[in-house]
Amino acid sequence: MSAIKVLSVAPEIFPLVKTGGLADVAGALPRALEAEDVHVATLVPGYPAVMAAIDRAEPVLKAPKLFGGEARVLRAYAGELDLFVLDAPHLFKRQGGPYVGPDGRDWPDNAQRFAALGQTAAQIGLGLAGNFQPDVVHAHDWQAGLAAAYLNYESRSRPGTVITIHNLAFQGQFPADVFPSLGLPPQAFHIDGVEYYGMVGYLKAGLLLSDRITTVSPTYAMEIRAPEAGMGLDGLLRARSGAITGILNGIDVDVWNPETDPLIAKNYTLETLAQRRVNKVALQEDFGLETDSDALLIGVVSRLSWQKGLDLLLANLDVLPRIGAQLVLLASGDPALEEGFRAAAAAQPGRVGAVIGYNERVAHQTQAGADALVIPSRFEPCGLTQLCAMRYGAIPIAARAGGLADTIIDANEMALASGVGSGLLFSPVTGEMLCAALERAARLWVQPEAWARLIENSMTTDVSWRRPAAAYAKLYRDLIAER
Ligand SMILES: Nc1ncnc2c1ncn2[C@@H]1O[C@H](COP(=O)(O)OP(=O)(O)O[C@H]2O[C@H](CO)[C@@H](O)[C@H](O)[C@H]2O)[C@@H](O)[C@H]1O
Repeated sequence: MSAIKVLSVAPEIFPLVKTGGLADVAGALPRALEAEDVHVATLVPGYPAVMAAIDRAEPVLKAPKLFGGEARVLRAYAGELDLFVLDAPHLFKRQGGPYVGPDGRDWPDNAQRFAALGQTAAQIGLGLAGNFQPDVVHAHDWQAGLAAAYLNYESRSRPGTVITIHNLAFQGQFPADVFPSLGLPPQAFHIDGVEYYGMVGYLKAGLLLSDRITTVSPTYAMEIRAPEAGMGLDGLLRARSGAITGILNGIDVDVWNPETDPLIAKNYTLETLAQRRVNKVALQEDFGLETDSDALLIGVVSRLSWQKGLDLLLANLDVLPRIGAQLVLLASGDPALEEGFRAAAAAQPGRVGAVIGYNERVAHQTQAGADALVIPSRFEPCGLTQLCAMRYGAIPIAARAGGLADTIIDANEMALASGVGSGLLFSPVTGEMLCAALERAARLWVQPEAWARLIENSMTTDVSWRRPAAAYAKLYRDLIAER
């Protein structure tokens, strides 16, 4: 088998820029693919954080007029990351988030910013940037969706194209008057092209025009073909069923390793599990909770959005005293939920603690110190926090949705009897069922042998990128062989 080259196209990448799980995937998958003889270079926008982190940067392509300004593409490195950086100051050199400004609203020129990303990806795909000729261009989410469109309307021979859906809820739809500026041929504004209900749909274009579609779990790959989870794109996805594969995410097991993690109070392994207690106490102290070792300490590490279902938890916090549990929540997002959890911490001091914000250290400490991690998502393409939790011995209590259902074995009576449970799943996703799951967890918590078994099963589950990387490598090879 010969080595293959892939251009990954990502709007964020860990550890340089991250708003969510896509960044983790874009950051970790390339290294895992090296073991499969697949070399990945990743095209990312030249946000200030990216420009500050790169070294050995060499210009490989110039674009004097890229959506209203001068741009260039740099081949650069940041630690282990092999990058193409789209250095377009008029589009990306600004304070604020990758997609939203400091006022929390979408950047008004997102259509141009991410068309520039897609167009640049296509040029690199055609071999126009130095000596890197990818066999496959692999786009992530709507922000990279137009890459496949630019390549599709190209007369030169092109590489294979793959798009991965991390979250179908974000689709990148823009008014039709954006279309003339995109530089696509007129026939592209068509239902068989980038047009979507009279608008330009970046994700729609990617889903329709890529050779292959992947999403981040087999269950989500099924769910999105039905109206309930299809977000309006289920018809298109049904039509493209044969092109869809679900490949579970992994996590970077070097970054997430309780044995060596420098961000936690005390390192431990399954063999030295008693040491984990030190992390529980540290976490309780961090969040101003009573340092009660008998309490079931439940953690949350999440964005606060409707998807994540944490409003259901907020509405049912009276379950905690009933089951002798405490809660630590590290989260940010929806202002009303932020305020709600702040108020809950004030109302139940010593039992509920909330850190509103984004904090790597506290995320690691929560995984290391909490006894359980609750994830009541209404939908979840894969989910990464349950994988981290399992690696750290925090038992996931999660909605039976998407990748949560694929990665957690529910500790029901039969599973307990055969010793295979690794967490708790509940459905439907309602406050009542969430409470029932928390009560079930509390009943297991007071059975030390059963709980220890759950921890052992969780911590020995393979949550690494090894198997997912092999699946991506096979997908790339199959695609190349077919073309
Ligand atoms: N307040 C906070 N402080 C510190 N860290 C925080 C944090 N809030 C979240 N995180 C971290 O951000 C990441 C979130 O990843 P998820 O997979 O859970 O969700 P997300 O919905 O962003 O990703 C989407 O893409 C990913 C990747 O494919 C899918 O797994 C997922 O289902 C899909 O919704 C995790 O690494 C988590 O630890």
